[in-house]
Amino acid sequence: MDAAHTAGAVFMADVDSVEAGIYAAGCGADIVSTTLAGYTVRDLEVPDTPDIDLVAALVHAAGIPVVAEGRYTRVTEVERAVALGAHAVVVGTAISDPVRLTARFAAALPPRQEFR
Ligand SMILES: CC(=O)N[C@H](C=O)[C@@H](O)[C@H](O)[C@H](O)COP(=O)(O)O
Repeated sequence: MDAAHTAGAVFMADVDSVEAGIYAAGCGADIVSTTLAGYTVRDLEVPDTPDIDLVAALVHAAGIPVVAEGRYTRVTEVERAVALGAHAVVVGTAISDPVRLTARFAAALPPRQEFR
Protein backbone atom coordinates (compact mmCIF):
# COMPACT_ATOMS: atom_id res chain seq x y z
CA MET A 1 0.00 0.00 0.00
CA ASP A 2 2.88 2.36 0.80
CA ALA A 3 4.41 1.89 -2.65
CA ALA A 4 1.05 2.47 -4.28
CA HIS A 5 0.52 5.62 -2.19
CA THR A 6 3.93 6.88 -3.20
CA ALA A 7 2.97 6.32 -6.83
CA GLY A 8 -0.13 8.44 -6.28
CA ALA A 9 -2.81 5.79 -5.73
CA VAL A 10 -5.77 6.54 -3.50
CA PHE A 11 -7.46 3.71 -1.60
CA MET A 12 -11.15 3.62 -0.82
CA ALA A 13 -12.30 0.92 1.60
CA ASP A 14 -15.82 -0.50 1.23
CA VAL A 15 -17.09 -1.23 4.74
CA ASP A 16 -20.21 -2.44 6.55
CA SER A 17 -19.62 -1.10 10.06
CA VAL A 18 -17.89 1.60 12.04
CA GLU A 19 -15.40 -0.97 13.37
CA ALA A 20 -14.45 -1.95 9.83
CA GLY A 21 -14.07 1.72 8.90
CA ILE A 22 -11.75 2.43 11.81
CA TYR A 23 -9.75 -0.68 10.94
CA ALA A 24 -9.49 0.35 7.28
CA ALA A 25 -8.34 3.84 8.23
CA GLY A 26 -5.70 2.29 10.50
CA CYS A 27 -4.51 0.16 7.61
CA GLY A 28 -3.94 3.27 5.50
CA ALA A 29 -7.17 3.66 3.54
CA ASP A 30 -7.63 7.24 2.28
CA ILE A 31 -11.42 7.11 2.00
CA VAL A 32 -14.05 4.90 3.54
CA SER A 33 -17.39 4.10 1.91
CA THR A 34 -20.54 2.53 3.35
CA THR A 35 -20.90 0.30 0.28
CA LEU A 36 -21.29 -2.97 2.21
CA ALA A 37 -23.73 -1.78 4.90
CA GLY A 38 -26.76 -4.05 4.95
CA TYR A 39 -25.22 -6.75 2.78
CA THR A 40 -23.06 -8.76 5.14
CA VAL A 41 -25.35 -10.25 7.79
CA ARG A 42 -26.53 -13.69 6.75
CA ASP A 43 -30.31 -14.22 6.83
CA LEU A 44 -31.03 -10.50 7.23
CA GLU A 45 -32.95 -8.94 4.38
CA VAL A 46 -31.21 -6.02 2.70
CA PRO A 47 -33.00 -2.82 3.83
CA ASP A 48 -34.72 -0.51 1.35
CA THR A 49 -33.05 2.61 2.70
CA PRO A 50 -29.44 3.74 3.09
CA ASP A 51 -27.52 3.37 6.35
CA ILE A 52 -27.19 7.07 7.10
CA ASP A 53 -26.45 6.39 10.78
CA LEU A 54 -23.30 4.59 9.68
CA VAL A 55 -22.25 7.65 7.70
CA ALA A 56 -22.59 9.80 10.82
CA ALA A 57 -20.69 7.29 12.97
CA LEU A 58 -17.85 7.00 10.46
CA VAL A 59 -17.56 10.78 10.09
CA HIS A 60 -16.94 10.95 13.84
CA ALA A 61 -14.76 7.87 14.19
CA ALA A 62 -12.79 7.14 11.04
CA GLY A 63 -10.82 10.37 10.65
CA ILE A 64 -10.80 10.12 6.84
CA PRO A 65 -13.34 11.25 4.22
CA VAL A 66 -16.54 9.21 4.22
CA VAL A 67 -18.47 8.35 1.08
CA ALA A 68 -22.15 7.56 1.56
CA GLU A 69 -23.04 4.64 -0.68
CA GLY A 70 -25.75 2.03 -0.95
CA ARG A 71 -29.47 2.41 -1.65
CA TYR A 72 -29.61 6.21 -1.99
CA THR A 73 -32.79 6.88 -3.96
CA ARG A 74 -34.10 10.21 -2.65
CA VAL A 75 -32.66 13.70 -2.76
CA THR A 76 -33.49 14.09 0.94
CA GLU A 77 -31.30 11.08 1.78
CA VAL A 78 -28.40 12.62 -0.14
CA GLU A 79 -28.93 15.96 1.61
CA ARG A 80 -29.00 14.27 5.01
CA ALA A 81 -25.79 12.33 4.35
CA VAL A 82 -24.02 15.50 3.24
CA ALA A 83 -25.34 17.42 6.25
CA LEU A 84 -23.90 14.72 8.49
CA GLY A 85 -20.49 15.15 6.92
CA ALA A 86 -20.34 12.80 3.95
CA HIS A 87 -17.59 13.81 1.55
CA ALA A 88 -19.57 12.47 -1.41
CA VAL A 89 -22.61 10.33 -2.12
CA VAL A 90 -22.75 7.48 -4.63
CA VAL A 91 -26.12 7.09 -6.33
CA GLY A 92 -26.08 3.91 -8.38
CA THR A 93 -29.14 1.81 -9.05
CA ALA A 94 -31.57 4.69 -8.54
CA ILE A 95 -30.29 6.41 -11.69
CA SER A 96 -28.87 3.54 -13.68
CA ASP A 97 -31.56 0.84 -13.62
CA PRO A 98 -34.40 1.72 -16.04
CA VAL A 99 -36.61 -1.11 -14.75
CA ARG A 100 -36.52 0.19 -11.17
CA LEU A 101 -36.86 3.78 -12.33
CA THR A 102 -39.98 2.90 -14.28
CA ALA A 103 -41.39 0.82 -11.43
CA ARG A 104 -41.13 3.80 -9.05
CA PHE A 105 -43.28 5.94 -11.35
CA ALA A 106 -45.69 3.09 -12.05
CA ALA A 107 -46.18 2.53 -8.31
CA ALA A 108 -47.45 6.09 -7.98
CA LEU A 109 -50.34 5.45 -10.36
CA PRO A 110 -53.75 4.10 -9.37
CA PRO A 111 -54.48 0.49 -10.31
CA ARG A 112 -55.04 0.14 -14.04
CA GLN A 113 -58.68 0.25 -15.10
CA GLU A 114 -60.23 -1.38 -18.11
CA PHE A 115 -61.38 1.25 -20.61
CA ARG A 116 -63.53 -0.90 -22.88
C1 LIG B 1 -22.90 -4.12 -2.31
C2 LIG B 1 -22.06 -3.72 -3.49
O1 LIG B 1 -21.00 -4.25 -3.66
N1 LIG B 1 -22.56 -2.74 -4.29
C3 LIG B 1 -21.88 -2.35 -5.50
C4 LIG B 1 -20.67 -1.58 -5.27
O2 LIG B 1 -19.81 -1.43 -6.04
C5 LIG B 1 -22.80 -1.72 -6.50
O3 LIG B 1 -23.56 -2.80 -7.01
C6 LIG B 1 -23.78 -0.63 -6.07
O4 LIG B 1 -24.52 -0.33 -7.20
C7 LIG B 1 -23.13 0.61 -5.53
O5 LIG B 1 -22.59 0.35 -4.26
C8 LIG B 1 -24.12 1.80 -5.40
O6 LIG B 1 -25.19 1.41 -4.60
P1 LIG B 1 -26.69 1.57 -5.12
O7 LIG B 1 -26.77 0.87 -6.44
O8 LIG B 1 -27.56 0.89 -4.08
O9 LIG B 1 -26.99 3.05 -5.24
